[in-house]
Amino acid sequence: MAIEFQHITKTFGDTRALEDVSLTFEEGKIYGLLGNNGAGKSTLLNILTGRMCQDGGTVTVDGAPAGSDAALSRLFLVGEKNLYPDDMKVKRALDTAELFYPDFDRAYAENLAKQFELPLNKKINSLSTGYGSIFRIVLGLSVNTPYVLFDEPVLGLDAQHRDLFYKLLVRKYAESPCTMVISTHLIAEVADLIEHTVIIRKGRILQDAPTEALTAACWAVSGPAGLVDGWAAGRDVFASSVLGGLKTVCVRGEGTEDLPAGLERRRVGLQEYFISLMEEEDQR
Ligand SMILES: Nc1ncnc2c1ncn2[C@@H]1O[C@H](COP(=O)(O)OP(=O)(O)OP(=O)(O)O)[C@@H](O)[C@H]1O
Repeated sequence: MAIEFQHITKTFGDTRALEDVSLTFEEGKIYGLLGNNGAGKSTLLNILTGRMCQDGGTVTVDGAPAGSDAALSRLFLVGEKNLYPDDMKVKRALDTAELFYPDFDRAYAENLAKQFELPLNKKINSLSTGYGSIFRIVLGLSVNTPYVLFDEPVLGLDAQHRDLFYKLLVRKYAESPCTMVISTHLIAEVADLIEHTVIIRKGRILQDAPTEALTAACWAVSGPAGLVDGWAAGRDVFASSVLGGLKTVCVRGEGTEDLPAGLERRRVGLQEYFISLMEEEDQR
């Protein structure tokens, strides 16, 4: 059981939004879908939910073609945009979700609304940007479909509400495991949540691996520039920066345990890894 993209291509005029994308979202994992602006993340999720058609390739949800009733009933997209009618109230949207999703947990949704102080009697189109996101998050956490996809879920949320969302997401996942895909630019905030990372760049998949494996052998080594340069010569350096007289290089591989005196090392976090990878690709 899985979501499977096979050789997906999508073009808008001269823009190749997706190019030969093959990818699997397996059951029971939290995925991070990471990429810069315009990388193709939303296009991928919109094709999966049948909101857009691909030019080539196939997408299936537990074997059912994307966009079919069988596929749609198994997933929920917490998108960037509100697709509900302008004058619909939050409460009415919960009624609608209850009709369409048999496992929708109304009591849990109302409990979440209370925790976020989301007013049930307000019209959806009158919610602030942050509360619009909260409304969609409440739905996403309550639908209980096997796959829930979050596209920029914390858009406009303050730090306290973002923290609450991450805690609720982890609790939800622990209580009733499903597959969650989080597409976000706030990489540092989700780094500890996501078990598997997919990095997309200019419509192509650049990395698709367990998060731990991506950064496990990556270290940042810092010290006086001359000393760092001497040590780094011949190693797999994928990023470097200089601040004052202090140079830092990010390296892949072993050999950082016994550094010469004057050099220090620290683990590279997922966000630093992502930025360095993008810079490395830019220079190609
Ligand atoms: N409806 C559309 N018409 C024309 N071009 C589009 C359309 N949708 C997406 N694109 C283009 O396809 C590319 C991928 O866009 P997409 O929205 O999938 O990126 P993204 O990774 O979600 O970006 P962001 O992080 O900025 O939301 C971009 O170049 C974008 O301009």
